[in-house]
Amino acid sequence: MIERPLAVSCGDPSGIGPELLFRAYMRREKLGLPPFAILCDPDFLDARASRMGLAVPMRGFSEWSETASIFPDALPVMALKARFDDCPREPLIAHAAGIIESIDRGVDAALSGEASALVTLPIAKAPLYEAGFAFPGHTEYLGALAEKQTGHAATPVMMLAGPGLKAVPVTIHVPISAVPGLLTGELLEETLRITHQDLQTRFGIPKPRIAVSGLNPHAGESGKMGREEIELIEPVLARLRQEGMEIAGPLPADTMFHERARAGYDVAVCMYHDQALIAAKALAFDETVNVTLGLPFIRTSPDHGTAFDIAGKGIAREDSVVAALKMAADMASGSFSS
Ligand SMILES: NC(=O)C1=CN([C@@H]2O[C@H](COP(=O)(O)OP(=O)(O)OC[C@H]3O[C@@H](n4cnc5c(N)ncnc54)[C@H](O)[C@@H]3O)[C@@H](O)[C@H]2O)C=CC1
Ligand SMILES: NCC(=O)COP(=O)(O)O
Repeated sequence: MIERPLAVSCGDPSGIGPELLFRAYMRREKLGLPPFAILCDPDFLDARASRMGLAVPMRGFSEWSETASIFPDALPVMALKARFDDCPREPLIAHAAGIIESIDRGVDAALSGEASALVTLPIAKAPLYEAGFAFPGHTEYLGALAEKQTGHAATPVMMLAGPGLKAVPVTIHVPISAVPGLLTGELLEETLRITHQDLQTRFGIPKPRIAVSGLNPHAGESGKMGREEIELIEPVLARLRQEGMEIAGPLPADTMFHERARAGYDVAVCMYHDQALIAAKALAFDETVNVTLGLPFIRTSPDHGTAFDIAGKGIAREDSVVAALKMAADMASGSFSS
């Protein structure tokens, strides 16, 4: 049980995020959900709920301590300065400032301890870039905010966590052509150390078993299909094994995700975004959660995006949002460490 609520940033208001939170709220008792509150434009939320015929009680608050008494009867809403138009399926560049304000204020609440954790609803990257947002996604932005606000360096590590697989990409939102250049021994080592530490401290796995993929087909086939495995990955793994970490690899990425292979490790660390995320989403699209490791606060998110094609139609599934709320609460309460 968490003592303070989860802060939920609103994501792109033209996407499916808000309606999924409405549905989660309406099923809160049946699902045993922890208390949560959204940072958004209250008029927009009213408009979206009534457009969709959802009778969601909502009540404004200004102090996080008020949410405990509100949540049983109404979805607590902290009003943003920004205003949103209710236009499902039509992302607007004009919404960018409010989307970012919501994330910023959610981070403030999580860092100050007023909220137990931050759960982010999906953002669409392209409209934010057009508005001048300089970060590839939440993950990188949250790392920069953490660094700015605490004065300590933070390397955010993306992990997709589902019922049968935890998977970490070492390089994240970068063009595939840039991956080999960005993949350095330092980045790999830091990612492995953060993953190892956060699986221990946030997920209660005392001795994490880590499987590391190669970069090339067949993990390089002894150097005949690429040399990154020999020259870059193996030396890092050897060093960390000497420190006592349990690490297998570099493994061929195509054979490390089948069921028997997955039974042999707690987390797969992969070299680039699609190696990790295709496996995670193919196995459990509805249940998987995107969690950021390496931050001084807890952040989870559904694994899916804004799904503009179906926003406002009442057909989007709330499972991954529900899983993100539950995982954030479990991490905050230490439930994983039993
Ligand atoms: N955590 C975040 O903020 C994330 C944001 N994105 C962003 O979302 C935008 C759209 O990305 P896409 O690649 O189209 O991925 P998407 O996940 O938004 O949609 C992919 C497909 O899955 C379906 N889908 C997604 N979520 C669903 C749900 N809850 N229930 C039923 N069907 C669902 C969509 O209708 C679509 O057909 C992009 O701008 C991307 O950057 C993508 C992933 C995560
Ligand atoms: N593909 C995952 C994704 O786009 C989510 O990224 P982030 O916004 O959580 O950094």
